[in-house]
Amino acid sequence: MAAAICSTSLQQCAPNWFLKVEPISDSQSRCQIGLSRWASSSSSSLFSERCISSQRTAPIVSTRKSGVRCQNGAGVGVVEKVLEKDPSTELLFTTVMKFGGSSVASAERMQEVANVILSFPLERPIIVLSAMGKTTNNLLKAGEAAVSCGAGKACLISELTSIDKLHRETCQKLGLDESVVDELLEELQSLITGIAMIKELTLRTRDYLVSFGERLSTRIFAAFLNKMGVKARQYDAFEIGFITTDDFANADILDETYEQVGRALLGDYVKDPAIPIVTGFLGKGIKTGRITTMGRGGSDLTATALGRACKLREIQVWKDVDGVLTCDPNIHNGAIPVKELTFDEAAELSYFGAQVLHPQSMRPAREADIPVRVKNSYNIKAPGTVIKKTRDLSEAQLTSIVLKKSVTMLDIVSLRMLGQYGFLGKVFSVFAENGISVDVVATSEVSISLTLDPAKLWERELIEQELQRLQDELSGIAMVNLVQNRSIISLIGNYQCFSHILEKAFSVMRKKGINAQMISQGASKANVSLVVDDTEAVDLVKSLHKVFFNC
Ligand SMILES: Nc1ncnc2c1ncn2[C@@H]1O[C@H](COP(=O)(O)OP(=O)(O)O)[C@@H](O)[C@H]1O
Ligand SMILES: N[C@@H](CC(=O)OP(=O)(O)O)C(=O)O
Repeated sequence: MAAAICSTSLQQCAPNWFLKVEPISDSQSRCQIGLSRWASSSSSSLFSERCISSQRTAPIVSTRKSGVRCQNGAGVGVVEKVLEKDPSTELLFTTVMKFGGSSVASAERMQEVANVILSFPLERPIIVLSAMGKTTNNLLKAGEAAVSCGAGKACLISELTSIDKLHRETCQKLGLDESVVDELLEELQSLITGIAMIKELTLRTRDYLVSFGERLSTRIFAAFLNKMGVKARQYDAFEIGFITTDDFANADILDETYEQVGRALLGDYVKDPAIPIVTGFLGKGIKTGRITTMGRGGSDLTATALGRACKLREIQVWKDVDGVLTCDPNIHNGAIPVKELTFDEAAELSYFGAQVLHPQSMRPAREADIPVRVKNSYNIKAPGTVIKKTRDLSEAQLTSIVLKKSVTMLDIVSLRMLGQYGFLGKVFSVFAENGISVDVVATSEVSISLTLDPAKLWERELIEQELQRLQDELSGIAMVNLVQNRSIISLIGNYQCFSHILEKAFSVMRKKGINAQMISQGASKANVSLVVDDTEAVDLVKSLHKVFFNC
């Protein structure tokens, strides 16, 4: 009987939809409807809403020509559409909400974040969390301390004690049993002792070490939501298909991630609906199978990747500021929120050092064309910043000013031993071999000026030996002049107005007697960068901000 029902409904449905019917007993069948729409003469929208969010399976009560009828708690309905074999993403989740370390720094903050989530009852979110407060920094410091302190003293490392205290106290304050974190905290203790014994901290071990931050925060938060009666399920990203390169500390998400993660989360939700609470920042190396991290601030990238994986309507990143601001508020307290940005502008801004977003985080959102909203978890009412494909540029000039300090600049002049192509190729191959990426470049036929981003691993400064090696390797083909303590000031905005923007900027610089040592426009054209001395930079940014934004 079940097979007969099944084939009838399959004929009625689009070929990529299926209705799975399992006999329970001779007289009863159960129909797995998953994401199906229900028709109900009285309250069809309410009925479909309930069915989608809470009821996956329903007994079939009858099959008629008009369709298969099933019953759930709200009554009897006709199955209009039934679920694709591979669970469809449609309507299961609506948004991803990522909360950074500052948003979940304490028990009080976690309560506040729960309130934020509950204040959007119409959303079906996926939640991404970073480690609580400064936990990532403390884990790194604890690891460094372990290398030199000796195994006997490992358990006394102050950062380890504060991590332990913070997570246990948070559990207590939220009314949770400490068993939520016991196992992980013990594992962390053993790891630190292990590092102290072998006196070595490789990048691979360091990624494993810092992973404890996100693994702890998500477990606490999921347990807290469950305690509040909001069903939530914790996920370690590296267990659900976040596949990355094996570049420990700076891994990149690989494309297979999207399908795997989408399938894992949606499949679970269809079986047993619960808000997913996912660790930000973490992945699994494709070859090594080990835990990787995606660079500091990598939880933003987790959020946008989830947005793409689950084809969501919107990606929200919740910070401790009212959105992306016209400049870093730590540099100039007159910074004001930017209403809208394009993906290009946001990518340039983050790449050139605005800490507010992870440099790679715009990629999945741009590829899937999903808007990203930057919001303030301390000020929910603030509209925040929307980042999307295009925006009205008719009124737009400068969007934001970004300062990157302590940059090293190289002037490389060809000895003319190679042709032009050979020269440029050789210079960049030396950088590639040394794992050093280049930020700003200006070239002529025989010379290159560039600033170096020391493939920044954990904010490590480019060390002297690396610079010396670079100079030695280039010395056969070029004269190299190395200048340190420079700053890059990036002007992000509407490229159609750049003549005007530069005119204004140079006028400010002329009045201050400051010379730009290098000027360069990025390929996306949303950015012009100027290189000046470190000593002049902060003051110049403040003056530029006053001229462009009147504050
Ligand atoms: N242009 C900018 N707009 C907003 N915030 C900025 C900007 N530049 C730097 N920041 C800094 O970025 C911080 C927010 O980013 P972050 O600390 O990464 O948040 P979270 O840890 O919550 O993800 C702000 O507190 C601010 O100090
Ligand atoms: N905890 C990681 C990842 C992260 O994204 O953090 P945050 O969202 O607080 O910037 C870090 O500190 O880098």
